[in-house]
Amino acid sequence: MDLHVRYEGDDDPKKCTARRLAKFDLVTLHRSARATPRGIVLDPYAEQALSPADRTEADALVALDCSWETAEEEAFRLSGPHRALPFLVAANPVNYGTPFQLNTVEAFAGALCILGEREQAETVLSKFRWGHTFLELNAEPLGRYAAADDSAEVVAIQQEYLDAGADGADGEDASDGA
Ligand SMILES: C[S@@+](CC[C@H](N)C(=O)[O-])C[C@H]1O[C@@H](n2cnc3c(N)ncnc32)[C@H](O)[C@@H]1O
Repeated sequence: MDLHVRYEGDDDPKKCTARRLAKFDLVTLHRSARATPRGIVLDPYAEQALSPADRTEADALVALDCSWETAEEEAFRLSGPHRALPFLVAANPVNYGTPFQLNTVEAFAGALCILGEREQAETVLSKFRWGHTFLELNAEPLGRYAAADDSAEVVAIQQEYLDAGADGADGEDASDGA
């Protein structure tokens, strides 16, 4: 699957995962929205969650590489169906353990796994020291999302993880108070 990045260039270039992927010819960077080809846009603000049913939507994935500070809804004006990634946890050293807030390579890898392109996910992650940790941390949800039929099923699976997290937090409160 082709991987495209609308590259904003407002993040630390040394830590930018999209630039590193481009160095290995694994993604193509584009400096404007107009120059960015149509594809499934990985957009945390999208109403619909990515699911295996999106395989027929496009043969390209598009991410917006920018700082999280500038990653506002308007910044995602890119052509193609917009999809949010379901509950997955970041494994990179900057945001380790944070759900939903993935960096660009993690977002591509998560999407590729859900769309049945596991080998390509492993290839992009292999360029990062901590890359394999992303697949280890998210092994169970990624397997379940990839086996789902559609977005509604993905959202139902995601809800189980969110509920389990909320129960865990309640549990901690109770023991703190004991
Ligand atoms: C905000 S940028 C941050 C990039 C980071 N500076 C890097 O070096 O990789 C991460 C991009 O990954 C995609 N992404 C991250 N989390 C996502 C989610 N939960 N749903 C959809 N796309 C997501 C979006 O395209 C988002 O703009």
